[in-house]
Amino acid sequence: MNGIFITFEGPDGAGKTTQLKRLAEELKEQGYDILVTREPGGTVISDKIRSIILDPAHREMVDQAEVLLYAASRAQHVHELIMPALQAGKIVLCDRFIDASVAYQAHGLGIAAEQVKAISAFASSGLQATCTYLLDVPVEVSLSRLQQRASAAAGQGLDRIEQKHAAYHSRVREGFHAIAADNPARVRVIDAHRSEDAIAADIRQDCEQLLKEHISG
Ligand SMILES: Nc1ncnc2c1ncn2[C@@H]1O[C@H](COP(=O)(O)OP(=O)(O)O)[C@@H](O)[C@H]1O
Ligand SMILES: Cc1cn([C@H]2C[C@H](O)[C@@H](COP(=O)(O)OP(=O)(O)O)O2)c(=O)[nH]c1=O
Repeated sequence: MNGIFITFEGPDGAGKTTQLKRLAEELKEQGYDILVTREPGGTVISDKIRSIILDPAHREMVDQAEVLLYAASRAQHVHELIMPALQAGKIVLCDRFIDASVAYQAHGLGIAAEQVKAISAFASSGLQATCTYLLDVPVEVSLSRLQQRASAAAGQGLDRIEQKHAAYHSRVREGFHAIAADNPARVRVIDAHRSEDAIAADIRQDCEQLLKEHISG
C-alpha cells in the first residue's frame, strides 16, 4: 500500500481532535491528499455501532460486548474506508485505533491484552499504523478539559466511557505508556500539557520528517 496511516491516541480530552485537524489543514495546504477519520466511526455502519457503544443509557453493557463492538466498528472502517484510501496513496489521519482498545479494554477493563490484540488484528486484517502520536496529559487535566468541553457544547454531556471513574482513566493512561514502551519505533509520545501551538509545532516537525523518509524510501 502506498499511503501513510497516522493515528492519534491518548486519553479523552488530551487534545487529539484539535491536533489532528491542525495537522490535516497543514498537510492539505502543502498539497497532500488527506483522509481524516476517527474510531469508533468513519462509515455509516461504524457510526451506528459507535452510538450503541457510547450511549450513556447502556450501563448494562458487558465488557466482552464492548470489546467486540469496537472491533466490529473497526472491521467495517478498515475495509470500507481506510484500506482503499491507503491503496489510493492517501495520508490517512485517524483519531484513535487499535492502541485505544489495548489501553481502554485491556488495561482499563482488565481483559487480557493478548485477547484484545488478537480480536483487533482479526478486525483490521493485520493493518497497523505507520506512526502514532500519543498525546499524554495527567488524568486530572484531561478530565477537566472534558468537563469544559461538555459545558461549552450545550446539550452534550459526557459519554458512557468518559463517565467512568478517575481510577479507570489512570489505568488507561498507564496502558498508553506501556504501549509506547513496547513500540518505540511507531509511537511518538507528545507532552500534551502545553499550549496547542507548541504541541502542533512538535507534531508538524515530526510528520515532515516522516513524509520525507516515506517519499525517499
Ligand atoms: N493544549 C491544550 N490546552 C488546553 N485546552 C486544550 C488543548 N488542546 C485542546 N484543548 C481543549 O480541550 C478539550 C478537548 O480537546 P479535544 O481536541 O476535543 O480532545 P480529544 O479529542 O483528545 O478528546 C477541547 O475543549 C479543546 O478545545
Ligand atoms: C477506538 C476506541 C475508543 N475507545 C473509547 C475512547 C473514548 O472514550 C471513546 C470515544 O472516542 P473519542 O470520540 O475519540 O473520544 P474523545 O474525543 O473524548 O477522546 O471510545 C475505546 O474504549 N476503545 C477503542 O478501541
